Amino acid sequence: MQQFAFEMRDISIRYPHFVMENISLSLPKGQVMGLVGVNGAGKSTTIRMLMGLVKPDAGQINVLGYQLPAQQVQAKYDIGFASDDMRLYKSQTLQWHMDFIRSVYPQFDPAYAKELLQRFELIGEQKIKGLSHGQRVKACLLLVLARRPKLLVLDEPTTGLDPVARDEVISELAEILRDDERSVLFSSHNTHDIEKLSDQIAFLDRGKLLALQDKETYLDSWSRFRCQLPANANADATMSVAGAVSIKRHGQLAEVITDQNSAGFVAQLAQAGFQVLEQHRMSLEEIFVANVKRSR
Ligand SMILES: Nc1ncnc2c1ncn2[C@@H]1O[C@H](COP(=O)(O)OP(=O)(O)OP(=O)(O)O)[C@@H](O)[C@H]1O
Repeated sequence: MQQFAFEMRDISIRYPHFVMENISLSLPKGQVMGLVGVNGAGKSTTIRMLMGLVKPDAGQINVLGYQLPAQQVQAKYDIGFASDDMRLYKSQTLQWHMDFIRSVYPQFDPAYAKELLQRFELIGEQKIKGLSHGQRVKACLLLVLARRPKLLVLDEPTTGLDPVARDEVISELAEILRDDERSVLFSSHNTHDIEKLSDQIAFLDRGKLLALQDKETYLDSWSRFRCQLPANANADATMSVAGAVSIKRHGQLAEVITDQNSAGFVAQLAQAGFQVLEQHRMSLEEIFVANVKRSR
């Protein structure tokens, strides 16, 4: 049986000012992958290749057991894709859209659509042009989710939402994803959303995959230490500790970040004369910044 919802192997794509080379990325079935990266990192390009909208120059893509681009049409029946540029017919109601999608996708689940209508506090009879931006995002998600796709791909689903609407959408998504065994690929600049929803983290920067790991292992591997330096530490000396991503010195104190958090790293600190005063777990946002700074 197919073990992955999708598998991209040794993918390369070249644009005049952007290159992605030998990227391999796969999502085990039933898991949620958060795709993180700054503007222009390659998130949408990755998603477009996966949706068969862009053809890579090299490599293989398999989605739900279908080879792309050859079996793209079959694959699309089982993929639900939502992005912030998804268009709905403004003069039609949400119910009209639900009926339309139902006529195209036999697996559309009207009972589930009704449930989502209530959860998202939407009104089927309302015309799209009368919806707020947040309601429109929820309407798009409803239309995609009610098809019960085997793979859900969300490209920046919360872009442009105010913090309250974003929290509502993410909380509902978290509930829905917990209820259901679904494979989801979800891109966002918002690390809080990714941290809340994802099982796996894929970190892209300038077309390179900096990390691909399950979220807990990834978060556990990073740590920030506040340390006291020895009284005789030379103010100008460059400091280095094996496994440190960055060391910032403030007088006799230093802030050390590592991506190799372990007893071994603490021993390395002690050996270098750093006395650990505090150790902090880092948020995905802090890791994101530290990781991007290191790769520059
Ligand atoms: N059709 C294209 N022709 C030329 N360059 C392109 C094309 N599509 C994307 N690019 C380039 O590829 C790079 C990655 O773009 P992509 O849209 O994948 O980034 P992203 O991570 O989704 O960024 P953002 O967060 O801003 O949406 C950018 O430098 C972009 O200019």
